[in-house]
Amino acid sequence: MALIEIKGVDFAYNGRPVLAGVDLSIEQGEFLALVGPNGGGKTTLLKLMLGLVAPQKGTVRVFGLPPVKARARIGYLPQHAPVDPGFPVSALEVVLMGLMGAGSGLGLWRRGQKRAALAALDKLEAGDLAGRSFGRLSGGQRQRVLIARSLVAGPELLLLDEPTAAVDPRGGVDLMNILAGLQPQVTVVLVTHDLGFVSPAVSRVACINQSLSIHPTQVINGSLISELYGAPVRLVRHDHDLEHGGAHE
Ligand SMILES: Nc1ncnc2c1ncn2[C@@H]1O[C@H](COP(=O)(O)OP(=O)(O)OP(=O)(O)O)[C@@H](O)[C@H]1O
Repeated sequence: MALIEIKGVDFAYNGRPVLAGVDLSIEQGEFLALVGPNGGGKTTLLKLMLGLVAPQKGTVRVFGLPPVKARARIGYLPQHAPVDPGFPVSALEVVLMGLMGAGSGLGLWRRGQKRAALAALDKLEAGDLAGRSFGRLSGGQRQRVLIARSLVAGPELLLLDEPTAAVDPRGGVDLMNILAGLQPQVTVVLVTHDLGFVSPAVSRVACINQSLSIHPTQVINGSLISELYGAPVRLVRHDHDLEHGGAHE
């Protein structure tokens, strides 16, 4: 059974179509990148996987369940993470927020919870940030802390909306490699605009512009990836048979 099974999904906001006829099957242990133009429906697809919105047509199953029932097993990094950098908390406390509801409140964390939060930061190679003030971290460092927060409760599935948005190119590549190291225990689906970061670490790429098409990573590797590096994702055309290597901008 696939970990995520999306079949024949149509979704519209107030009658305005966003996704049409989307089929997508994601296996346990995959690292899948969702790319596509602004407004193409990437965030909406993540929200369908979380059960934050429901399709008008078709079905979404996560771990064989309706998404709402699977939510406790999913870690999610929204596009605009709801942590105010002006709020005086340490990086460790931000990670601990990912355990809210699992025990005590801020300041009363059990030792095991702190250990889990430190381990999550370590996974992101950000253990040295634990005691630092979240508001004084760089965009890339904050992003690592927020990803650690989405990992701390031990999810089997991690959904990340533009995790490389505030990160410089070197940091982006490092982050992608760290995320690739989470498999096979954690299946990762991430939205990105940066095709340059869609490294060989990614197992498949799904392009979304209302409808969805899937490409094996090798199609955008090598010469094509350098051709696309830094170019807007909308330059990827689908009027060729990409499965057979016909992708050109
Ligand atoms: N809550 C909402 N109500 C109405 N329309 C919405 C809502 N959220 C998104 N939309 C619209 O749905 C379309 C798809 O949005 P979505 O955020 O899924 O795209 P995206 O591919 O993630 O875009 P981006 O790359 O800009 O983040 C857009 O046209 C957007 O304006």
